[in-house]
Amino acid sequence: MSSSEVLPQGAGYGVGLTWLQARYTPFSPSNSEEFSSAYRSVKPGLIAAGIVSAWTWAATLLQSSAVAYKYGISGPWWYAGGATIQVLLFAQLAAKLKLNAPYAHTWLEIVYTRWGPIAHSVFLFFGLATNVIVSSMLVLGGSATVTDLTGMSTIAACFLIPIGVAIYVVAGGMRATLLCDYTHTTVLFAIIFVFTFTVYATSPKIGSFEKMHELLTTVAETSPVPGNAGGSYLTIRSKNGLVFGVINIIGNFATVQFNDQAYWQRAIASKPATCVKAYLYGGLAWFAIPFIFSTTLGLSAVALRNDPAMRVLTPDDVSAGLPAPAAAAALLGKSGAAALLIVLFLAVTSATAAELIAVSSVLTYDIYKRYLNPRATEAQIMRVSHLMVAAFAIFMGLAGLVFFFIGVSLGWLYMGVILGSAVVPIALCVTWRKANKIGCMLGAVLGFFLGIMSWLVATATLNDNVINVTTTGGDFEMLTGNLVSIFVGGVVSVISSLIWPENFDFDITRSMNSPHVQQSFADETDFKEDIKEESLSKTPSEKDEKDLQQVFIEEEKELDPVELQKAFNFAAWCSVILLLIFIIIIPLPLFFAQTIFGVRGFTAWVTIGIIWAFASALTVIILPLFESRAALAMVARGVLKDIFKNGSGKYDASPGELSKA
Ligand SMILES: NC(N)=O
Repeated sequence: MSSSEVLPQGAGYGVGLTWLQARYTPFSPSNSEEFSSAYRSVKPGLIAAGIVSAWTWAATLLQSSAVAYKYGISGPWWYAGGATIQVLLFAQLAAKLKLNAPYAHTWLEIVYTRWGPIAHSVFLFFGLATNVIVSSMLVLGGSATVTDLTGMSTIAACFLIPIGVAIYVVAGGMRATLLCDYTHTTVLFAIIFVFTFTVYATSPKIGSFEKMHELLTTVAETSPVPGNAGGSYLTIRSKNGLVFGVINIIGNFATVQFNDQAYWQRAIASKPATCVKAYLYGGLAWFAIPFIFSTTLGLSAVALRNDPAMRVLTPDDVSAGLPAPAAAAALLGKSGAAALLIVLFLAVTSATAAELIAVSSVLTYDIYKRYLNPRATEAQIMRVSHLMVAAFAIFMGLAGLVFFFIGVSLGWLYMGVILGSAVVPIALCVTWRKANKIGCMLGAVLGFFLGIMSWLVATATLNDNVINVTTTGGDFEMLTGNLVSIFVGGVVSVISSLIWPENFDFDITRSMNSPHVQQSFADETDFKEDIKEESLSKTPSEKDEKDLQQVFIEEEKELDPVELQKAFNFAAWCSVILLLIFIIIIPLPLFFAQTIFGVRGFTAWVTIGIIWAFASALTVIILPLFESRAALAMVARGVLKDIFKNGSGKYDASPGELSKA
């Protein structure tokens, strides 16, 4: 984006896609269920693209390359593997969500319905704190990159990114967000492939696996990597790489996923029958992004260290994530820098959209509707949802700005210390009938305070009692706080639930927000008046109703508890097996064997990464197109009809079309 552009391009095509969708398909974002949960009808390819997009941050590209630069080939593995397992494990939560609370709008609604207002308030704190921290990190990373590469003022970038994104989120809601995720992910993969093929096939500076191997070996001879086997960049035997791996795994568990409505929202928007598949596809596809990106640009930054076009990187530059931009510019000049700016920008805008709609849902359903206006009408909910997207966009800009002026780094904002204690209690609330309310609340609160205490004690102990932004951001200091926080939260909640088990049957969470229950309730109360008013103000109400009926029938079919329990079992097995593969079976034997890759080993390692990236691209680019062929045909038919007879293409389908789309 040039500094002269006023809003990100996403705002433009996001609004365009929304218009197409509203005109030519049954999905109009003027309904709150469509706005926040896309009628829970999205197929697995598009959900996987949405997961990939929401989980790809500026840090995913910049920090993964920084650890490749510091530790060699182990850095990309630990970065990618250490943050993939959470997505895979989330498949279990997604299955339980569909089983135990299929009509939830937010995970916090489940907490309220199961445990009441005090527990709801406690976990609301953790949920919103997660959104604020992730959003600040996104704005901070995104604006720093835009400033670095275009010269645009950081203050302007801090506000323009979230506000531009807010426009398409308000216009199109959850489905538009997923469609923009899809387009962003497509371009992201295309640019990653350009870098990969430049480095390993065409660049006169590197251009082959052999040359990369040779350059990395030469650099290691003069500046060996401390703690790596033979000082080499070409080994998984890296002590600091392993320490980073542990920090990354704990940090990613603790920081997001389980606490972040953005990931629950993708499960909510998913078709029940395919939600587990979507998370497994999404996790496996995401792995390829940081892995191949940093194995390409992070290692290139090392290999080109003696290249005159390569900027000299200070330790501060490395922790700011600059190895990737420096390598891109050294390899491809201005166009490399521009391509890198584009991928970062796309990553940040998609993840920002995910956070905006997530926070809007939490504020609308868990604060406004829950406490301020329990009898809110459809129109009021829509208004508040829109308003909350806009308000949070401005808040995000302000938060990014505050952290920018305080001078905290992306790494510091990986605040597992504050958020980690809620991870296990949240998972237990949604999945385990025995989970004890007081124990889970106590675990979260106690873990929070003990986590912060141990973080500060570790900082003081390791830094001669100096506690400031720099010392608190140290790896071991953070790791101590993260471990204590997640461990205390987990142990207190599990042990108390085993000693004082609840016997919760999930009946009330299962019927929560159910369209059937709401309908009968409405018949008995003066909600009827609200509904009547709304339907009078809406136009094609009969067709809408038929469409909705069709969706409900389809949905009921997919909510068969036996099938959903089977999906959960499948998710549990797959995620645990994949977790073992990612963090034990592949890396640990290579670590203990102290293997240093020769040319053939390195070639095989990177080639497998490239094949993986292709498979990922097929999953999140081609699969959604294939799955949506009926909807795409519907849009194409509508457009053609409109061309030949203006106004004749507008969607007006018989019931049944909706489920096909
Ligand atoms: N999404 C992450 N952890 O890069």
